[in-house]
Amino acid sequence: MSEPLLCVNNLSYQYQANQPLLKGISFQLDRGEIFTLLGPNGIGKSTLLRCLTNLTNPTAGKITLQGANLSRLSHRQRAQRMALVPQNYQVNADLSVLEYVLMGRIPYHSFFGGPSPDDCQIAIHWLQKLGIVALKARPLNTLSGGQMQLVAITRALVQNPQLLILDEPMAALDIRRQAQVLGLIKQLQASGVTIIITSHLPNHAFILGGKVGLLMPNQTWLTGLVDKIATAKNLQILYQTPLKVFYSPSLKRQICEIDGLN
Ligand SMILES: Nc1ncnc2c1ncn2[C@@H]1O[C@H](COP(=O)(O)OP(=O)(O)OP(=O)(O)O)[C@@H](O)[C@H]1O
Repeated sequence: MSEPLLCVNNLSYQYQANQPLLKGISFQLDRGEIFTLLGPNGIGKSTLLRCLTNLTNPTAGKITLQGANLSRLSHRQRAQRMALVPQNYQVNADLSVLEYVLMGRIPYHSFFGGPSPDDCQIAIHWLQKLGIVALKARPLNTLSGGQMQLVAITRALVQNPQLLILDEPMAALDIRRQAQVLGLIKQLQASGVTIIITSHLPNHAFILGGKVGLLMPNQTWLTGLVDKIATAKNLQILYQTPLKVFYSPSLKRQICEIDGLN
């Protein structure tokens, strides 16, 4: 058996002493798997993603990427293997969209090198794929929230990651753009990219399939196949809200809806 792409073993994290936020997080992902991380506001989803990208050091536990200890890889090695689309971007307003997207190619540059014609081609390819190539000359600070979200996804894709980590990538997108990004995630999965995504919509997990991780109250961690773990009972405990989960024969998947508002 080949080793998993990502292995997270008994990870814990706390910002303040004696105030554990994440506890006992374990899961592993192979090439081409999708993992949706669900949990209420403030439970620690973004913090876990920061640990998975080495931006934050876990208080305990171990993360390996292709068998190598994540914290021992160089910044460049990590950036050639994984890309993060963060929830909040701090952007340099002087950059154009294309210049910003091209920054995703920096892990492949030689020490003094700038973007090559190949880098530009890769950037244009993904801008076209995301349907935003018309924005390429626009200064970043003139973009709408949804446009900026698509640009941030594009920048991560030009990094050509084996592991793509997306923190609420559809929070600012209209339903057509959500469908586009969900479709793109499935295409990337089919080409062998492993994807970790957070969302506030359990339906995104049902659409994407694969595995889920639920950051439950009291630092309880549940993980496994989406249809087994994202049950009405677990999701109601997760969100402390009456919910229904039912199978839609026409959509051929589970649906989650708020219950009791009629
Ligand atoms: N730098 C920090 N110092 C102290 N506490 C922090 C810091 N960053 C985040 N927190 C706290 O840690 C908790 C988890 O935050 P995090 O952003 O990981 O949650 P989240 O699940 O991603 O939330 P949301 O769904 O609202 O984006 C929150 O209570 C947050 O206030």
